[in-house]
Amino acid sequence: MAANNSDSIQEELGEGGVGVKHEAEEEGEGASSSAAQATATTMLPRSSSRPQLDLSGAAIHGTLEDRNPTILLPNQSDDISHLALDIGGSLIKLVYFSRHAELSTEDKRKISTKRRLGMFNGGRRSYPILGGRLHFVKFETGKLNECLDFISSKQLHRGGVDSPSWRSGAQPDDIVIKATGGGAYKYADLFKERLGVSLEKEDEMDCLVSGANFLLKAIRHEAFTHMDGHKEYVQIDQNDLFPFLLVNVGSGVSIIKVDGHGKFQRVSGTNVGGGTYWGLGRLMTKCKSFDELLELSQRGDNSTMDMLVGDIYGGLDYSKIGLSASTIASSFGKTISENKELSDYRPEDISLSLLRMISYNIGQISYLNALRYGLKRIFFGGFFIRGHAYTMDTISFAVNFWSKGEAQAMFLRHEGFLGALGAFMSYEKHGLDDLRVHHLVERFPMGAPYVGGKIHGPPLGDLNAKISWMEKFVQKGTQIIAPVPMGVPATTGMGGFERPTSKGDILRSDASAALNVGVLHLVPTLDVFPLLEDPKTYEPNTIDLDQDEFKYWFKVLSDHLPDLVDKAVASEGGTDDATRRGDAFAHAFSAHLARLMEEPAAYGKFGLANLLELREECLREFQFVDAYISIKQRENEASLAVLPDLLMELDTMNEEARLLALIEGVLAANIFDWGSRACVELYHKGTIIEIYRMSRKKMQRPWRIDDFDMFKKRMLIDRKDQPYKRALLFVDNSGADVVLGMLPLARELLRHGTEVVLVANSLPALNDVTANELPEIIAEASKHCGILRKAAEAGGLLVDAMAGIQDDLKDAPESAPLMVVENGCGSPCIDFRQVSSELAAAAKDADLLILEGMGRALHTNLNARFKCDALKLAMVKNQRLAEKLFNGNIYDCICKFEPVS
Ligand SMILES: Nc1ncnc2c1ncn2[C@@H]1O[C@H](COP(=O)(O)OP(=O)(O)O)[C@@H](O)[C@H]1O
Ligand SMILES: CC(C)(COP(=O)(O)O)[C@@H](O)C(=O)NCCC(=O)O
Ligand SMILES: [Mn+2]
Repeated sequence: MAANNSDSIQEELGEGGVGVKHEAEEEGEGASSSAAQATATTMLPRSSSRPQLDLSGAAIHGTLEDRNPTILLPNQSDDISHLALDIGGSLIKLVYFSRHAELSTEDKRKISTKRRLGMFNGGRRSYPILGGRLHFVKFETGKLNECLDFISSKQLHRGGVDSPSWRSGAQPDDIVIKATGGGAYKYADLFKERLGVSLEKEDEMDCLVSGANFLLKAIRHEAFTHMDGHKEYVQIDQNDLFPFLLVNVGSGVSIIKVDGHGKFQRVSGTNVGGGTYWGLGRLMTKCKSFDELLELSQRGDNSTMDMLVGDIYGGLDYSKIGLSASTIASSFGKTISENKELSDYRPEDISLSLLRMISYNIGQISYLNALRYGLKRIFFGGFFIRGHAYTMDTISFAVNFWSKGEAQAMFLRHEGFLGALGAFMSYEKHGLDDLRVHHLVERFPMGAPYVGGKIHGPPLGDLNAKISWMEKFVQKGTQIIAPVPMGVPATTGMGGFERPTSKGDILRSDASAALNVGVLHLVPTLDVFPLLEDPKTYEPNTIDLDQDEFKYWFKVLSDHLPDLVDKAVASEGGTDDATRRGDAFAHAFSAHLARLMEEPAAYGKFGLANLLELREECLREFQFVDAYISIKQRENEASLAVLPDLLMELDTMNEEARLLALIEGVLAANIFDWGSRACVELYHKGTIIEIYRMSRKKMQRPWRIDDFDMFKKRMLIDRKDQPYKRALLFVDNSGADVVLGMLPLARELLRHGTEVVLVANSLPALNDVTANELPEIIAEASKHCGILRKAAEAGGLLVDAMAGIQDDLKDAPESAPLMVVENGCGSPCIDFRQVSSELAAAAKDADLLILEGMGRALHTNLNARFKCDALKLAMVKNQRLAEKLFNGNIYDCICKFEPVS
């Protein structure tokens, strides 16, 4: 039986606890803000309006074995910015790229580490040249002026407001923008007149296909099925994608057989499409907007309009040919036999009947075409779908029913943007060709999608506008938290719905629906972690966030929010501006949570790791650089003060006892986690040193998972003469966790001659230590420890020893090096499908991984398998998680060793 730490920890620090307040709580937050501001990169003037690449000085970034190395163009100006349009009969879709230089500075630590990892590129600044963001925005074609205003205010036609051509006052006369859809012809003159730009027409079918192919290749959770109200994301195997049928349901419908990249044939189409529903619906119901019409349908009953089989057969099924009484025999057929006028029918019923008629018809025609060419998969796009459950259910039902389950209807999250994305891809140098799933990170900011998602509205240019928008939004009401109730699924399997499924009272506003599509961040420096045993089957999240699980985490995160806002505001000096941003952050994050609560799959397949990262991203969006900065600093200082004593104590022990003490130390110090409610409550009851001591004292083996003996055997007995060559230590929290836990463990490995790479976050997340902060901590620790000092010197971490970077490689190092690399994340968890190229390089020679902490070793990666030995160390600081994963208790410890052989 594993020992239970929880009672004893609570007892120790309970009522009769030490009674000394935790430092951070005593003094309140300091006013220091570490807002490291970006230094502007030098930009070159653009010689022509056509996107051009300056190839001079191009260098391959990465090792020679890389199949797709990043090509660095140090002299390329940063405005290979593109705007592409799809001007349809109903909607204008915009896809635009804003270049975003990552604020990565090449400090000495990085230069030195990269040199050691064999990835130094000649002393030149490493340019994340294609880094940027892809935005998706739409407008009604009837409100073309608003679209032109949007483009103009953001200067998208000139490469964005930050573009050099804009600042140098270059005229847009010869600017050419790629456009598809009929409006590219119809409105060409207007674009010239209003913006001075020419539209270069791209074939619509070409664009639809290349847009769909790109999405299916590059976005992990793009396609999904939707049956009986149930949405499920589909993992598309790249090697088994073609052929498929693409059905784009816009104003009209195009049906395209796609055989490969650029290989397709428009095999059919129908003029009964989205325009038909909206047009007829408008005439028959007097609705003012598409959404109003769709919303009406959610309260409709089509049996008042449609002639059902049962109406004809006196309430009976026509079972001989497989038709239930509720099958629609004739859409709107009932209206012929009744002596009624249009005004006698409920608009709700009319809308539903229409929607059902058109969706079903599209599903059926699509199926027939799939049958014609022997295709099993049908992807549906176009804004008629509008992520609307009933529409998708009806189409899926038709496909499934007529194909007897053989063919499958799938929908795309970027449904209506296929054409615009394709037009974007048609730029000669768009930089997206070689992008792969791991280069793209989709983020869901509040401001941007609201601008983009709203069919019209002013652009939110800056943070202030975004905050004002949030404030207004909050005053205006709670549209986006309005739930969309799902009807009970009830299909008969005999050709009809008993009742329309997935209906609800309220249609989610278009603004929030647009939250289904985030901003795509292109980060070419991200890589798949090379030591993942099987990247294809790897799933970072340990627990599936189903509705129930989500409810729990919704509460945890909501409860934590006020405290987080306090800390964030204090970290920015507690000014009025910070308070305003804090409120906006809280509203924005709550709105995300509410959105996910109503539909956990709204943002793609979303796990706890994504949720925790979303919170950090949301803080960054409102410019909170590091909410826990002062807590981290204080805890680092307190821990560094006691480090020498700890090291001395460890050095008195024999090797075996010391290894146990070190692992215990890591587990005990993992208690310093400002993301855990239970732990934060503990901090009120003692200083960090007191809590650390108590936590250590309570370490009782066997732990809930206890592979220590196996690890010890590997370290001290089996292969003592064959120490690990290189260990990657994924560190977690600042303060005691890293200083008194992981550093001493690193020191032990160094003693064995193992190279140690400390892997830390690129960006702050809660109280996690970042890669930028580590060298200073190590330098401080090195003052008291020769082993650390020599290793840090050998690893190029000590600034004093950095004077001759060139020389330090030549000299035979006295010690195995201690290095620091950033992991590419800004989250308490880690997704090994997307890590920094620096980490990927460091991993090449590693034979031991140590993952520490609840975020990296439990919420994510508990079940991950690697190509080298892995040790997962964490204290479980949440009761529910302990029960769910280990049938255990809060404060249980996990020491999971997974040797490869
Ligand atoms: N806000 C909206 N305004 C108008 N139509 C909308 C809206 N949202 C969804 N739609 C539906 O989307 C259809 C247009 O889809 P889209 O893919 O943009 O095609 P197109 O390129 O023909 O404009 C409309 O006919 C209508 O059925
Ligand atoms: C965010 C965290 C994963 C960080 O834990 P760590 O990785 O630092 O051990 C953890 O604090 C957490 O899951 N917190 C929420 C659960 C709770 O408050 O109980
Ligand atoms: Mn942490």
